[in-house]
Amino acid sequence: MSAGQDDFGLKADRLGMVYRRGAQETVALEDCNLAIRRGGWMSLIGASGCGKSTLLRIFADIVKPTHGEALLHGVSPAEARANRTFALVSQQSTMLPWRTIIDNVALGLEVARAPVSERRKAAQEAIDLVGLAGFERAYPSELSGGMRQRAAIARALTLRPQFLLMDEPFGALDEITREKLNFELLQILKETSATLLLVTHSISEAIILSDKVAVMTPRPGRISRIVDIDFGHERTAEMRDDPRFTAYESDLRHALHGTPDTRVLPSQRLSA
Ligand SMILES: Nc1ncnc2c1ncn2[C@@H]1O[C@H](COP(=O)(O)OP(=O)(O)OP(=O)(O)O)[C@@H](O)[C@H]1O
Repeated sequence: MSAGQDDFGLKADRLGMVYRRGAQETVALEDCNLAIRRGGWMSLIGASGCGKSTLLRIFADIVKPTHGEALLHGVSPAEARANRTFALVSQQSTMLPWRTIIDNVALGLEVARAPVSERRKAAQEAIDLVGLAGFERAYPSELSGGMRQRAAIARALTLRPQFLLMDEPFGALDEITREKLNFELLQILKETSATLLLVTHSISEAIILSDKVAVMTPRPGRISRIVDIDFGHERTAEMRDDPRFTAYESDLRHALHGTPDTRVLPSQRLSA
């Protein structure tokens, strides 16, 4: 492996995915290329059904691509799964209703057969990190939707993942809770140095949480555009008031709807 290759956190090389059921074929992905550096944050956006979740599920070793290669730190998703280097959080992340929050958060380590003392310690640390201290003994039904999603993130964090693979993790939440969790997640990413691959339907969420936003075309899903989000990793809610934010939003909206954007971005103007 060359030194340059080693810098990649996640890499998709000419990925393709054809689902087959009987005689029916669905070409979900075609020739998708992506690269995220270690510790980088990338979002995937695109119309419903364009293959975002498929791409994420390939990295999570839930489905195998029919073409090309996906790599996490230079190894296959299957190997990365065996090494527990990534954690997956989705919109439907479930909590077992008969278990307390701390026991739910510790579940990932329990499945991984970690010793009880390690599970408790890691679960408490993760609960503190996501701001759920005081709710350890509560049951999932006693928490709000946003708190349950924080618990799901805490459960993922107990595995100390190098990669967080997130599929619409805040999709079911109201706008205010969602934005609050976006900034909490940024804090967690900074503290853990994890690499992020996020699927979202929200353009503003993609900008807040990414260094790069990959725009996908409708089926077959291809990467049509990658927009660099030039805000660094010190982000606050005020970033929304930055003129660049509005320019990125407009740029991404045009990329999604296929119309060329002829405006000049503020960053381009500055560097001109
Ligand atoms: N297990 C499967 N078997 C057959 N076809 C599938 C399967 N999973 C997904 N597909 C098809 O692959 C295409 C891409 O689906 P995928 O869920 O990846 O899209 P998506 O961009 O995540 O959609 P959404 O934004 O609506 O969640 C769709 O046409 C879908 O019907």
